[in-house]
Amino acid sequence: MINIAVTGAAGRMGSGIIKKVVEQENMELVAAIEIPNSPLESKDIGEVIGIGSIGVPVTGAQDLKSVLKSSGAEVLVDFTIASAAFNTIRVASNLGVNLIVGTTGFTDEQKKEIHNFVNENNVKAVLSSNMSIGVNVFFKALKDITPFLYDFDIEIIEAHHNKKKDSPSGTAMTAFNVIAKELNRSPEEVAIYGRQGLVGERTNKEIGLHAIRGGDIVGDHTVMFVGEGERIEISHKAHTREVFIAGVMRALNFIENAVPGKVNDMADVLGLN
Ligand SMILES: NC(=O)C1=CN([C@@H]2O[C@H](COP(=O)(O)OP(=O)(O)OC[C@H]3O[C@@H](n4cnc5c(N)ncnc54)[C@H](OP(=O)(O)O)[C@@H]3O)[C@@H](O)[C@H]2O)C=CC1
Ligand SMILES: O=C(O)C1=N[C@H](C(=O)O)C[C@H](O)C1
Repeated sequence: MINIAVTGAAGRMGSGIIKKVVEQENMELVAAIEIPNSPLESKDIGEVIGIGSIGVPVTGAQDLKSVLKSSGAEVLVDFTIASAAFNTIRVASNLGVNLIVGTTGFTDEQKKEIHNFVNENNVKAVLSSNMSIGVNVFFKALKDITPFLYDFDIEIIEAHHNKKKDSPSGTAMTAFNVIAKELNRSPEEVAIYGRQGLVGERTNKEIGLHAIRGGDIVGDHTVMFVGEGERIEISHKAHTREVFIAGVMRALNFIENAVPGKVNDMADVLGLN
């Protein structure tokens, strides 16, 4: 049995993950954590997310440390917001709780620190900007084709729902980093976040990132490789959050046998590396 705590329990991803966890024979939800001093505190999380009482009350994140300890949580699943998740990850890893993190928007500095927390505390971890199988194959396809297209102009376009807070998406940033690495280009030097005004001609080395927000788009990502007289477009479109939730379930089943102290990504979980 895997004892699971979920932060962001009432959110779009957190609630979907809880609905799936409670259906699994080898998993038990032991804690449902929301923002500090949440108005949902003490309510049954099952009632909050519309599946009826499941006997797990919502806890406010001000009690994160004590609830992780008292609930016997072995794995924490975090889909919240980077500013909050960073502290959550620090607290959980210090307590020896394993981690599955899908939250996006971490700075490079925060990502380095997260690797240190995992390493120093020897916990097991999966961190990925996108848990879907399709997107992780999309990353692999980008890695494979980019070296052949080194002199094409490369632009990354993502589209998401109007409630998304971070931009560009974590998936767009991962795609960008995969491409920049394959081309030996320094990410800080080549990233162009949108264009406005008299920006001049496009340089050959730059990589554009563009974010669209609207309605209920679950998550679309396209990379355009544009040459003279032709172009290649590689796209992934998520139709439902179930694809991310299915990836989280794969990660939960993977984590028990993961190498302690290492931050795995979904390519490790899916055997794509
Ligand atoms: N890796 C992947 O495959 C995917 C990643 N994501 C990422 O996951 C994150 C969440 O997305 P989504 O579920 O749509 O967002 P939501 O806003 O629906 O959910 C986030 C939840 O976290 C709560 N929260 C905020 N701070 C804390 C805290 N300190 N402790 C506990 N809970 C907290 C929020 O409360 P409140 O609303 O009151 O602030 C909210 O209920 C984003 O970063 C998104 O980019 C999303 C989909 C897939
Ligand atoms: O906020 C979302 O919704 C999503 N966030 C992730 C990201 O930032 O890449 C993954 C997915 O695209 C949905």
